[in-house]
Amino acid sequence: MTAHTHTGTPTRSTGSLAAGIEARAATGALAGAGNKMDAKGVKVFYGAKQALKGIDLEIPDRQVTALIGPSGCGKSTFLRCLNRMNDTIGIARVEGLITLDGQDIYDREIDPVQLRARVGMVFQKPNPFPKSIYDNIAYGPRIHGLASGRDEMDEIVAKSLQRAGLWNEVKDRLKEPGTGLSGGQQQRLCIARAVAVSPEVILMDEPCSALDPIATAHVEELIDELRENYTIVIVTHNMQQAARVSQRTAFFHLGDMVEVGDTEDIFTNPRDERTQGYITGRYG
Ligand SMILES: Nc1ncnc2c1ncn2[C@@H]1O[C@H](COP(=O)(O)OP(=O)(O)OP(=O)(O)O)[C@@H](O)[C@H]1O
Repeated sequence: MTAHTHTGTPTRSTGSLAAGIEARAATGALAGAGNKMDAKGVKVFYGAKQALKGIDLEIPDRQVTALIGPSGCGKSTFLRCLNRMNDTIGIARVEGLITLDGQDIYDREIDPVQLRARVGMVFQKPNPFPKSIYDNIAYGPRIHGLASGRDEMDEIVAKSLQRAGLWNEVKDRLKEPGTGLSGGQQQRLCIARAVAVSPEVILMDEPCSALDPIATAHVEELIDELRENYTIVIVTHNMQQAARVSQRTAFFHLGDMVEVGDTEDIFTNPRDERTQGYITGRYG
C-alpha cells in the first residue's frame, strides 16, 4: 500500500537550561527549516501481531504534526517509537530507521533516558508526580544535572511554568501539591515538566481528551505558542483539534500511514478515499 505525500537545528544547551530556553527562542528564525525527525520503513510488532507495517514520515522542525486515524490504527504506537517508549513494552519490537537531527535514535550509542529528555512526552491523562508544583518541574532538571544551584533551578521552574502558561496561576503556591490543581492546570503542569528539561521535540498523546472545552482551548493555544521553539507531534481523535493546531497531518489506517500533507490540504482535498471517509465521518 503506498502513501500519498503532499508537499513543506537548534543546538542543545548543555549548560544552563534557562539559557537554553532563551537560546532556543532567539533562534526562532530557523522555524520550519528542514526535518527534525525522519522515520523510514518503521514496523512494530507486539509479539506476533504487526501494529505498524512500514511507516515513512518526515517530522518538520518547529511545526505541529498531527497523527489522526481510527482507533487501533497505530498512532500511539508510532508516537512511542519517536522517543523509544516502546522499549518499555516487553513484547514490542521496532524495525526501520528513525533519526533525530540525522542521528539514528535506535543506535547502540544512544541512551534512551537522554533521548527522552530531547524528545519529551505528554500523556492523555495528566499525571503529575505526588510532589509539590515546584518539585514536579525541578525533578527532570535535577536528574539531568541541568541546574548548578538553587537560583538556577528557581529560574528553570519559573521559565518552564511561564512557557506552559501556568506561572501566573501558580506562582504563589509552588509548594502546594501538583495534584491539587484542576485537570487543565495539571496538564499544563505536565507540559511545563516536559519543557523543563529543554526538549527539542514534544510528543503529545491525546493531551486534551480528559479536559473540558475551556481547558482544551487553553492547551491548544499553548501548543500554538510552543511550536515557535519546539517540534510537536500530537495524536488526536478530534479532527477539529488537528485542523486548529497542526500544520501537517498524517492519516493512519490499519497500521499504514495512508496520506500526509499540509493540514489544510488533508482536510479540504484528501487524495485517498480512506482519508476522505474518515474525515467526513463515514467510518472511524
Ligand atoms: N502494549 C501492547 N501490547 C499488545 N498490543 C498492543 C499494545 N499497544 C497497542 N497494541 C495493539 O497495536 C495496535 C495499534 O494500537 P495503538 O494504541 O497504537 O493504536 P491507536 O491508533 O493509537 O489507537 P487509539 O486511537 O484507540 O488510541 C492495536 O491493535 C493495539 O491493540
